[in-house]
Amino acid sequence: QNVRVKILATGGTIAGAGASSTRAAYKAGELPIDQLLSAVPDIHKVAKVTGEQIASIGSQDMSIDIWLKIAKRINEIFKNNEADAIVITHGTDTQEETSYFLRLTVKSDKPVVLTGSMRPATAISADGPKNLYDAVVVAASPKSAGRGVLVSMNEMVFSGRDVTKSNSTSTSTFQSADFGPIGLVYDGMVEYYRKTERLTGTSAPWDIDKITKLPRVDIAYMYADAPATAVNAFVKAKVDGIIFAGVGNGNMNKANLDALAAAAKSGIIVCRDSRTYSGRVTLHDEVDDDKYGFIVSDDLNAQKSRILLMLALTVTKDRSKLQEFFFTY
Ligand SMILES: NC(=O)CC[C@H](N)C(=O)O
Repeated sequence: QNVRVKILATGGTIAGAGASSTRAAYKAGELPIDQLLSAVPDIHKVAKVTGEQIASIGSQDMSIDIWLKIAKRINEIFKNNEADAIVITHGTDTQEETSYFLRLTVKSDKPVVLTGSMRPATAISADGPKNLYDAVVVAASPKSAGRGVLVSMNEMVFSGRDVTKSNSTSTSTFQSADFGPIGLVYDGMVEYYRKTERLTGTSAPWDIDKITKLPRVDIAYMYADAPATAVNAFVKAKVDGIIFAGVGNGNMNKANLDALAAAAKSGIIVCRDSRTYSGRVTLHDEVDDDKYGFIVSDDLNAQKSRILLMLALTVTKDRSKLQEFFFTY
């Protein structure tokens, strides 16, 4: 095989080791990439696979600094023609954030595929080796090019844009509630069934290679009788943007509406999102967005909206332009 697949390892359960094969308790991120690869010798029949350790963390510790490092490294690998495709091993907790961040910042149509596992390497029926093998199959396939950054888990391929971790422990945790998987992996082959329309980093106006720091965007959450304490604390911390995970179609009570309206008036970008698991947040539904100066997230969940807003704020502070980004990416 002459397709060159570079694996960038960041840690997660796929690199997790537990005390025994039957106990779920373990520590994430311990095993180096070479050890993960040695569990799947057949992987070298699929492609010319090499590994590179970027981090060794549980993905709850993923940071903007590491995101910048991964995105810049990927752009460099493709620019220098060091590989034809990339697989990233990653903890599952924030994998959906990293997949969207990279979708928006990688400047190549070549395949970039994230994977991970729910069971540590030491467990019975560990899902890591199979997921790693499948991810290399996906990355090595010419069919995977031009689809944006992908997530390959549990024999399904998702767009890095709309995939989300839907279950705290199940091996079928990765889902896209509105759109489902875009492809399926089986028997060492991948087949695709749909494309994601939204734009990727290849046409984005921000240049991640020149960015060293991102604007600060935080997330507040709505629930019955929620006080505005969180929103007010973010305003006090001088954030650049607030994603508000409202109820239903991005709704909030009066306490939070007043606080968010004041935040927007002071120049903070306020984006209405939803704590629901699926669907869109639409302009001018129950909330008069023009009156309060809010924008809406469309179908992105709060953690993904935060990423788009951080990147978009590096190029503009204009509300209508920012809103347009949410309908484009
Ligand atoms: N299944 C997992 O990967 C979870 C382990 C850890 N919390 C992480 O996200 O890296």
